[in-house]
Amino acid sequence: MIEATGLRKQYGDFTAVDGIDFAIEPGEAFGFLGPNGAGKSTTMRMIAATSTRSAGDLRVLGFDPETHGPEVRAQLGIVPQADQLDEELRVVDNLIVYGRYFGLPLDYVKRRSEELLEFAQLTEKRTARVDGLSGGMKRRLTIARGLINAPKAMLLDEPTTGLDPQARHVLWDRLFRLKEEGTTLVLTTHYMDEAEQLCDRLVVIDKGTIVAEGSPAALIREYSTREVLEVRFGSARNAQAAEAMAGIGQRIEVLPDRVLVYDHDGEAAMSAVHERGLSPITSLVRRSSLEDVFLRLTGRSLIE
Ligand SMILES: Nc1ncnc2c1ncn2[C@@H]1O[C@H](COP(=O)(O)OP(=O)(O)OP(=O)(O)O)[C@@H](O)[C@H]1O
Repeated sequence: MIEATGLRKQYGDFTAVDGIDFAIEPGEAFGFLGPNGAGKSTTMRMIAATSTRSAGDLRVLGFDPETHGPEVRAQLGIVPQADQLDEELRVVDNLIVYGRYFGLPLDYVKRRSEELLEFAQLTEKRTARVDGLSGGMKRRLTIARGLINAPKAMLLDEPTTGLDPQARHVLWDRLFRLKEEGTTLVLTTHYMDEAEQLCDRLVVIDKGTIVAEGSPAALIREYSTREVLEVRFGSARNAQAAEAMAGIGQRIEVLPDRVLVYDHDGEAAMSAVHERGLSPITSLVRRSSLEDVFLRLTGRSLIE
């Protein structure tokens, strides 16, 4: 559905996207996971035919977005990072006006708008002004708006950034529904839990390059251990305690606020720490996550 080879974007001397390859299949939920500034939005803009590429090849639904922008845009649903809704219009009118931009017939747009309000759980708000909606409602309306043209693929740039946990869960549920209905989802995120919840497959992107690719479970299997022990000794003592823990587990990472011990059995690692006479202030055993994968691959945390 979307295929890139050697895709690159330069802004003057600065390379924002440095020759990346990826292929997104129909019906798949595909993610770009990476920290701020990794080049995710730039990649999305090139797919959405709103930004040109500096080199490489890109095909979206069989078209080159650079030469066939209107054809590409007609078949994509776009959910940009900032909502860009018409704040002064009523909720339902945001959908109708947007549908009319696509040149869709008014009858169709009106019917579709009601369906989409239902889907976005905004029917009760249909005549409310947008500026009175919560952040989560605005996001759901932006998603509904992106669906007005019954797109083959939805591009979602950081769909839940800035939302509270409850609003994020409501949004994930709606996106999951879309995925179940067969819509291809392409999303960027710097939240590992979002990537784990929604993506069938993802690429980990850092400084404009792809550093790993696979399903969340496969990435965790390949780049991390089953469990992680997190211990805190206080910021002044973490590094020293980590040295005293050398040899425990398969790998140790020292972060400013905690030490991570990677092992298939976190409880066993915890016992080993205590056997060395160390007493952490707090300790916790958890399953490995994509955050651990990112740390392993880049030496940095996803959210800094
Ligand atoms: N128009 C532009 N001119 C110059 N540099 C840009 C421009 N747009 C983006 N960049 C730079 O390119 C890099 C990648 O930006 P991009 O927005 O794609 O990152 P991102 O991974 O989406 O992060 P974010 O979550 O912050 O949007 C950043 O260093 C950014 O400052």
